[in-house]
This record gives sequence, C-alpha cells and structure tokens, in this order.
Amino acid sequence: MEHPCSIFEDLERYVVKDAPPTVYYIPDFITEDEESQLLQQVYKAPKTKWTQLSNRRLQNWGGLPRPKGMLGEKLPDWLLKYCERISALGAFAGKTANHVLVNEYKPGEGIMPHEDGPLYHPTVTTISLGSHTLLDFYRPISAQELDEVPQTEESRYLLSLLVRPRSLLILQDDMYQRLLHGIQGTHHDSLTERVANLLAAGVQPGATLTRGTRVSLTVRHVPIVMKANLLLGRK
Ligand SMILES: O=C(O)CCC(=O)C(=O)O
Ligand SMILES: [Fe+2]
Repeated sequence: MEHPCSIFEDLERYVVKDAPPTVYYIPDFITEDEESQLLQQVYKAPKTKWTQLSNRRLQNWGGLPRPKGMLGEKLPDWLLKYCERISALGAFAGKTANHVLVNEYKPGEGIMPHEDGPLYHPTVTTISLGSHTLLDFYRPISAQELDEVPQTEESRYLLSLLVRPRSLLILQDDMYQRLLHGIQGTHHDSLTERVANLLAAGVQPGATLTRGTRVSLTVRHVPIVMKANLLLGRK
C-alpha cells in the first residue's frame, strides 16, 4: 500500500530500516567477474565520452535528459544487461531503466549535496564498482528556516549509507524526493552510528575505510523519451 511501485516481496528483506523510506541495500548484487568486466567497459569508452567536472568525471549513456523529455539513444549491451536485471526486481514499477550515468571518483573527490530532480522516475539505483563510498543525506532548507538562522550543512546532515563495491542501492520516496545526497571529498571514512546500513554492509561500527577509485553506475528510468525523427521534424 505504501508502494505505488510494486516492489517484489524479495526486495523487502533488503530494506534499510534505520533510514527514512525507502532504501534497499543489496550487497554483492554483482560478482567480482562482472565488476571487472564493467570496469573494463567503462575504461574502454573513448576519451570523448568523459565529461570532466571539478571533483569527478562522468559518462552519460542513454541520452541527455531535458525538462521536455530525452532524446533517447540505444544503450550498449553491457549496460542494458544491468538495466534489465535491476528492472526485473520491480524497482521501476514494471518499466525498464533506459538511462545510466557513470561517475568516477578518485580518492578525495566527491559530489555536492543535491537533488536528482523530477526528470526521472522516482527511483534511482546505483551499482558501485572498485571502492566503497559514503553517501551522505541532508534535510532540505525549509521556507521557515530561510527566515531564521541559516542552516549549515552540518546541521542539516541526517545520515549516511555505506555503499560497498558490487552492491546495489535503491532509493525511493523521501530518500529520493525530499532529502539531498552528496559525497564528501575525503580519503578516509569513519563508520559511526550515523551510517544507517552498517549491519547490512557487514562492517563494525568504529571501523575506518580508505577510499580507492570508485566508479558508480546510476541507473534510472526516464519516462518521456522523444524520438530523434520527431525532434528533427520540428522547428
Ligand atoms: O556516485 C553516486 O553514487 C552518486 C551519484 C549521484 O548522486 C548522481 O549522479 O546524481
Ligand atoms: Fe544524485
């Protein structure tokens, strides 16, 4: 009843209960072989496929999402395979993911707290490769707070999720639509009780993990896909 998107019963055992609705964390969603094959494919892509940002670089696959829809591009088979595997879990309410963002973070790199916005189906799923990271979640600035003392990032910080290599993370509902997420540009992560999925990730509280280079595949469904010929036929 809480899920308009019919998530299969199977997924329910992966719910992270110590976080707001809804997070699924699936350790070892892919094998080590699949991980190295994916990394090979990512690094085989032509240099021009990469967009260098100040604190990470990325590859965009499936088309560029725009407010009025996406000019869809066919996904390569090596990505389609995982889009279909994740979609078969029911993560996209019966639809099949059609967009993948590949992000690469060297140790010390990260991504500012942000919302993914309304262009996607209200689900984002992430496969992590090569290294863990900590995904940090923040409350948005409310209108009421705007009038008062400005809220610091620290005071808006709510919790973190540990995403280990080969895991799948699924975010929906408030975790996707209300909270902001980001990754601190650090070299080491101390795992405190603010990490909501420590147990599921198999890590002792108090442990420190050193970051390597992490590649994430952010797999999404973009609902409106324009056809190339329709676009070209218009002024
Ligand atoms: O690398 C990640 O897991 C997060 C990426 C992200 O937030 C995004 O691409 O919007
Ligand atoms: Fe994001």
